[in-house]
Amino acid sequence: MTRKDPALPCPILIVEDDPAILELLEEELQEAGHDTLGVGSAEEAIATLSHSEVAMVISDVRLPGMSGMQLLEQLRAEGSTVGFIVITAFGTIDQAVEALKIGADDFLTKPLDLENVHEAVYRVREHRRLAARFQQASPPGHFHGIIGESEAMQSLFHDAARLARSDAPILVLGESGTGKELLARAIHAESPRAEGPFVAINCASIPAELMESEFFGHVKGAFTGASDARDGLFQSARGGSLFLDEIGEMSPGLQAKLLRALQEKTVRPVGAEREEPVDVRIIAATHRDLEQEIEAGNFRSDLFYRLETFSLRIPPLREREGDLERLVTALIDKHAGAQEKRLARIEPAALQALLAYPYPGNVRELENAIMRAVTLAEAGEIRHADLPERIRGHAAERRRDTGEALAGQLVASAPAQAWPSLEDVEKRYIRKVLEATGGNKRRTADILGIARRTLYRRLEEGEPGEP
Ligand SMILES: Nc1ncnc2c1ncn2[C@@H]1O[C@H](COP(=O)(O)OP(=O)(O)OP(=O)(O)O)[C@@H](O)[C@H]1O
Repeated sequence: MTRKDPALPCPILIVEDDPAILELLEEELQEAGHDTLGVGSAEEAIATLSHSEVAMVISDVRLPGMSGMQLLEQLRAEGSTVGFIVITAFGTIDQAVEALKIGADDFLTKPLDLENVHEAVYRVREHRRLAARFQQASPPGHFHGIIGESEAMQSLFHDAARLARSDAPILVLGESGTGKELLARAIHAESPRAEGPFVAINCASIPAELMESEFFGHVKGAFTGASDARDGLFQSARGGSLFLDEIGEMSPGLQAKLLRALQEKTVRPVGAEREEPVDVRIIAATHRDLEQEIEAGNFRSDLFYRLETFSLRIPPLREREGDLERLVTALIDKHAGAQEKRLARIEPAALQALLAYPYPGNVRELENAIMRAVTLAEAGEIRHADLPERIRGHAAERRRDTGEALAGQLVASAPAQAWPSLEDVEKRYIRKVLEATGGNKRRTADILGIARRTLYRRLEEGEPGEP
């Protein structure tokens, strides 16, 4: 079979002491359009690598002198991330596992199956391409650590920066996990109050009876147990910003007092005779629809209109065209860094599943999935199996839905006695996916979840309806 992979930009270095195998590999890869460099020992490989750039290394394990494993170990110890395929003797699976553990990208067993050689070169090339993308994931298009290059996020950053300069209260709206607290912190950091404190409180977490004193403080003896005067959140945030998360959960009584604090810029601690001035900027947030809460009698309309004048809505992740890929790479970097793990690769199937999922829990759900995958990752690679079941399951379900829809169409358009056989449906489905991928057999096989060899076999078996 002739291979149509585009040639690699640099040669593939082959380390093999058996001249016949070396020649066979060189010939086969050159025929596929790649440049090759052949050497007979690990020592020669090291010399070659010191002056030439190579696309990847394919090395036998058993070599005269230094072994292929030692070569791999030395390269990884020096921090090299060059793609590495080891060739082990047939039946030495332990050796292959060992090689993957110390940083090999793939392995081949002898006697060599040339089809497998091409598959491995392709896989390693894909790994490298994704790894390179990781490394480029530096943070353009972010606002105080909030990642977002989409038009929607860029325009949000622009508005947030403008509003930050004023001292007006701000209302941040958005579904849970979209980054409302992150945006509140960014506004504070961008504002003239940046040097002052940023105090964050979740209104849903304070029991109703304690809310007033938590917010405004109390004087000594204000109630049983108030043995000393105590500052509230407003006093603690003096000169800075007070972030009120889940403002929709605030009791109506306290809403009235908050409105007064916003209008008069004064608060009255519990038990105090007089109001005292406070210098605080309020940033409130909610995932609720406050207008609905007003209708239901749970939220004061006067407070809503006061806050709503300067509101910012964070779009859900599924509406941020193009941000997901950047978030995936940046969050992998963040958690790999925090866990001191060196990750150079992500399995293509894992990346596909991460990019296909709709994230009802927004960035928080994505971040939790990535944190888990980074924790589970071994040998420098995030694997499909490291992702949560619902993310893996979603991609599989999408494939099944497309298949079922097609099978449904085939059945609906035929009288019962002419219903297609299962084999027929399968053949037509394969053709359909092949058409949809523009004839790309590799992508077709990936989508169908079968090996390329199986795909070739099925295609050779003929057209649907043919015997
Ligand atoms: N655009 C982003 N870039 C990087 N990290 C983000 C982004 N958006 C959210 N995150 C991360 O996602 C997590 C959730 O963010 P945050 O707590 O700000 O969301 P929220 O909208 O306030 O959630 P909730 O409504 O549940 O309180 C945090 O770990 C945050 O760092």
